[in-house]
Amino acid sequence: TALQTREQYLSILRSRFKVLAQYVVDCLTKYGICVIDKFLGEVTGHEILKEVLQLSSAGVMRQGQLVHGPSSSSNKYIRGDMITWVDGTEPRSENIHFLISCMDAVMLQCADKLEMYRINERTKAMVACYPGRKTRYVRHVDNPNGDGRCITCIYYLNENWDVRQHGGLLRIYPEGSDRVASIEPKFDRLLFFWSDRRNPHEVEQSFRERYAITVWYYDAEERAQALKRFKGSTDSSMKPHAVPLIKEGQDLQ
Ligand SMILES: O=C(O)CCC(=O)Nc1cc2ccccc2cn1
Ligand SMILES: [Mn+2]
Repeated sequence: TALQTREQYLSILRSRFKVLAQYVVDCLTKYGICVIDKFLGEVTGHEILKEVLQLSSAGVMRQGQLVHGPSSSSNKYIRGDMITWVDGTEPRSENIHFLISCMDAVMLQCADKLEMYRINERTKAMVACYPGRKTRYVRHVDNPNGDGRCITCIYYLNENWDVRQHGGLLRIYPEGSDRVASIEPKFDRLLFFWSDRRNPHEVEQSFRERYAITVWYYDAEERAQALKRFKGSTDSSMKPHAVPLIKEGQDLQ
């Protein structure tokens, strides 16, 4: 029956995530960066893209908040992405929820192998679109001041992306190395990298709409320390939601 097929599909996915997790741990430990291609396959990838395009056409994507300079006049160009935060329980976002549960499934398998971290929570998912027109994201570090986020996880949704025509290359400059990682925002590609100062990165100008879904995983200890430091502060950027990872069987059914 269809249910048995789905069961088989999910059990194959689970055993694959176990193998993937070891690869993610090895790559992160060695390079601080890990790329997985064909993460969920064409069909699921397209279902997720459809839901993202619906979000985009529903007009819920907002200009990513600009980091103002000392005065709004010096509001130098920082980023051109349009974003919206989802937790996957919104209507017509079952496939985005499935993606997040698969990211969590891989992370849960990695969590006990990345001994320097205890990963028990993450942010909601940020759906981002670079609308083309030369929009980009200047060089930055995701978590420069120990806010708790230890791993950045990005899923790209761009079919037939050609960097020469469309730009939008992600460049990561691993700290202490003269090598630069150039990552194309390819369809059904999953990327992990340390969120802290080890991985300054930038998105080069995009000439075509460029979609991605990002989740940041928290290290429990660093997060607890950060919350103590920022206790009671009004700094909303410090209060990005922290939600528990989707445990296996909770969604991968
Ligand atoms: O799309 C990519 O290849 C990466 C883009 C990227 O770095 N996005 C990003 C987006 C962010 C949004 C809010 C706060 C920090 C943020 C840091 N980075
Ligand atoms: Mn970033």
